[in-house]
Amino acid sequence: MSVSKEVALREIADIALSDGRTLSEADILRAFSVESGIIRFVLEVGDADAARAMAPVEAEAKRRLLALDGVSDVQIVTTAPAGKPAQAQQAAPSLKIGRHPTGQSGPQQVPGVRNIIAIGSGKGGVGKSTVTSNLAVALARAGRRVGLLDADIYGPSQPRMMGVSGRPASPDGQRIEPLRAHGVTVMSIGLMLKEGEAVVWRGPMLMGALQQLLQQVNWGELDVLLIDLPPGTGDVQLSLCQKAAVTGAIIVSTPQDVALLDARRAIDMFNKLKTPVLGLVENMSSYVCPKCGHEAHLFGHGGVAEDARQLDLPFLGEIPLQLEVRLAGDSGRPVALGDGEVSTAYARLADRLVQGGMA
Ligand SMILES: Nc1ncnc2c1ncn2[C@@H]1O[C@H](COP(=O)(O)OP(=O)(O)OP(=O)(O)O)[C@@H](O)[C@H]1O
Repeated sequence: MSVSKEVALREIADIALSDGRTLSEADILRAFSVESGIIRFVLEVGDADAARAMAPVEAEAKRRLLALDGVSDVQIVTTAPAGKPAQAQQAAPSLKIGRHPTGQSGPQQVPGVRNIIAIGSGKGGVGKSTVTSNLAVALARAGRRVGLLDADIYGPSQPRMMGVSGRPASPDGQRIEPLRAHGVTVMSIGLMLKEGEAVVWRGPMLMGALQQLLQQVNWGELDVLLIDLPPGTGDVQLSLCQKAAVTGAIIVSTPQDVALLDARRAIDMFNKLKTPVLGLVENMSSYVCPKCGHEAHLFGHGGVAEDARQLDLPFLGEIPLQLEVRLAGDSGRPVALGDGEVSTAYARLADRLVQGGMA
């Protein structure tokens, strides 16, 4: 049986470094993964000398981990900041965004931002980005000062959904000016990449990019910053919850069994990261035929509410499946800007967050 990530992490947490701190205290462990008995991770240190001094730590970590049942190999890469090609695992892309993270002791506030809400999903394509853009617009319509950060590194869709384009300005080469659309302050990793460019960064680079998007963007005074996460339970989620003072997470799912199963994994991950799950949203809940008015439940109905009940989490609401939702998203004008049934559903969702003091 393969060893779990938690057990493996616990095993090496107290290894002593040359400066007297333990491995867990030093916060240099990145991109830890366990797959088919192979453990891989990155140790990120300040410079080449520090990297050399890690040799005994690497050896001790290997020794302890290989002694665990089910571990067949341990692969450790020690990196120092970019600019030292012999040690760097990946060269920093030629972007203002995308660098190794700077040292930080624990979760940090984003100056001027009162609440940070991460929007996640277990499965891709369940409408997480659509829900995020519409919720942002609904909150702005309710008079809140709202920011939207598209951290969906593998498929940033907020520029299209919010109708923004063009590279954000950085007059001083340090701070980045976000864009504005529909009353929302918007920033997307997609706006910093060249068209068609794929992101191939792993743990430390992702963490660095996320840190920059949170700390180097001039967000201004915000009641709430919504963060559109990639689907699943990967490095971005982990980095975000470790590095930013996240108020809580909202999980989007369709009522389908497979999506719910994955949603439960996402909830479990946030629980492990000690990020409160603020509630669940059921998207693509019901479909009303615009011609005959017949209501159908293409992906089932009520599954998310039932899951929320079983997990003792708030059920925040359901959003119907409607063609106009997709058309509005594709046109850069979220449906919540209008007055229909879906817009009302988003206004209710926004109201719950405002009443709950979360936005
Ligand atoms: N309630 C809805 N009614 C109709 N279409 C919807 C609805 N919600 C989302 N969609 C459409 O479904 C598609 C997937 O939505 P979206 O990109 O928001 O999903 P996602 O979960 O963010 O996906 P991923 O992160 O995997 O890229 C989009 O074309 C979107 O317009």
